[in-house]
Amino acid sequence: MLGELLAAWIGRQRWFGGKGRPIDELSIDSDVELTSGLRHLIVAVWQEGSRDRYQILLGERDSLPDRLSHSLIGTIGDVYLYDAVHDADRTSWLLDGMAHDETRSGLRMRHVPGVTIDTTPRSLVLGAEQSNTSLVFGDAYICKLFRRLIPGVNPELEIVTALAARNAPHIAQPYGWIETDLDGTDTTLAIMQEFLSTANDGWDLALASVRDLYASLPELPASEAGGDFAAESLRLGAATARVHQELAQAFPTDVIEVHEVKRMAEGFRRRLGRAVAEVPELRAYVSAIEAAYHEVELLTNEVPVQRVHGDYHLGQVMRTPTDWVVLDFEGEPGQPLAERRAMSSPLRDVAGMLRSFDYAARHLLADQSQAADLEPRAQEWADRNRTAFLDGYVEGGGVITRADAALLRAFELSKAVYEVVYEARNRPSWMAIPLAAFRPRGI
Ligand SMILES: Nc1ncnc2c1ncn2[C@@H]1O[C@H](COP(=O)(O)OP(=O)(O)O)[C@@H](O)[C@H]1O
Ligand SMILES: O=P(O)(O)O[C@H]1O[C@H](CO)[C@@H](O[C@H]2O[C@H](CO)[C@@H](O)[C@H](O)[C@H]2O)[C@H](O)[C@H]1O
Repeated sequence: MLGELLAAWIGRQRWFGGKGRPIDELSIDSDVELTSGLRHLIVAVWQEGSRDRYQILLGERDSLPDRLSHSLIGTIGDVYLYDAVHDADRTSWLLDGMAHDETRSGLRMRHVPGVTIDTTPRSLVLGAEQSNTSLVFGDAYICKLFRRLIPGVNPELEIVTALAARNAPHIAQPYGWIETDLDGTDTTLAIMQEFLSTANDGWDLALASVRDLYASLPELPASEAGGDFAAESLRLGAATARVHQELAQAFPTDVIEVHEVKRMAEGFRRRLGRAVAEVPELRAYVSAIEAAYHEVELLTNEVPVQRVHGDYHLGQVMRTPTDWVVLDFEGEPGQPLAERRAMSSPLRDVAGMLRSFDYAARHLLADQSQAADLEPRAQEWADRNRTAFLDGYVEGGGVITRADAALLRAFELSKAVYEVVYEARNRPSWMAIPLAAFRPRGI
């Protein structure tokens, strides 16, 4: 009965990864009572022969207040069953659980040693609910509940706890987590971190600057427009370099020997092959992209590798009143955990952020009738901020040599290839943004 209710409900949830395919079966793999009226479920959803697992906080009440009516899953007898992430009366138990290191039938709630968790703030679900659900507790904590579960320790938890233990700057302090065994592996179910209540998202700040530039009349150069962003890009570059240094000290590092560098080009090519098979629009650019990847094969220097962010863009950084903070060290969503934790060149993150400046510059052109006139200004904004970011990165101690140009270019193109697939799947009207990266001028 409960399985049927959940099967009818789960397909409509924003975070459900199997949209568009029928659900053949839903089974309940685990059902743990956390406290009275709050259960933690892990369900397995079968679709066309493949299985995905999701976690659900299931609330139970004899009557459902209006404020929770949107979260109703169904009723069994006289009991209302609902998505309890929306119920602050129930989610407060998560704070208690982490504060007191509670364990319930293999579900382990833990706090970071040395921190004290205030159990009084009440939660709200963050508006931008995407593939995960984030609960913001007062202005103190943000607790991200992973919806689709992948066995293993989440790289975000692994990295922020390691960096926090070193007192590294530019991260949001971790406070606690929830974990369980899945397929015999320690698996992160949720992470709770410091909520940066007075910070702004890098993407929003960058867009405000681009808008300002487009609105400036008479046409001012990007350097003179009111909302120039270059000083921020410079600071962000320096912060990025610092984070890379901290990662290199907290985790093992290695080098890819010259004779192994060819393998990197093979990796770029494999991703391109898969992407072209999925998005035919990429076909026209394959030879240009291949030519850039060939340059990597000609490299005569070894490539230092280490843990990196892996999916670095302006939406992953926040500007507090004093500094930039880097979020979400999870690698690219959808990639296998081993790949997301693998060592890579820090240039991969640098390339990710350079792509993001192109995104910010081009994004506002999409619904502009004078897009063609504004393109040069978009190019100017992107160039200015890309340069500032690279300058900041080097000033901050990051290493980019002349010999790195080919690798940086290949990482940028490879990121754009990933983005084309991401946009084709999620926001088809945005696909023109990454496709522009393959044209000679890049924008
Ligand atoms: N520590 C934090 N403080 C304030 N806001 C945050 C924090 N972490 C995330 N956010 C907000 O939530 C958004 C999504 O967070 P993120 O961790 O990137 O989730 P997702 O993996 O779903 O993209 C961010 O863009 C930011 O606006
Ligand atoms: O933040 P996530 O880890 O979920 O990353 C995914 O979604 C991002 C979009 O939100 C996507 O980023 C792309 O779009 C951004 C603008 O929305 C842009 O700043 C990035 O440069 C661009 O890559 C990211 O690729 C994807 O993994």
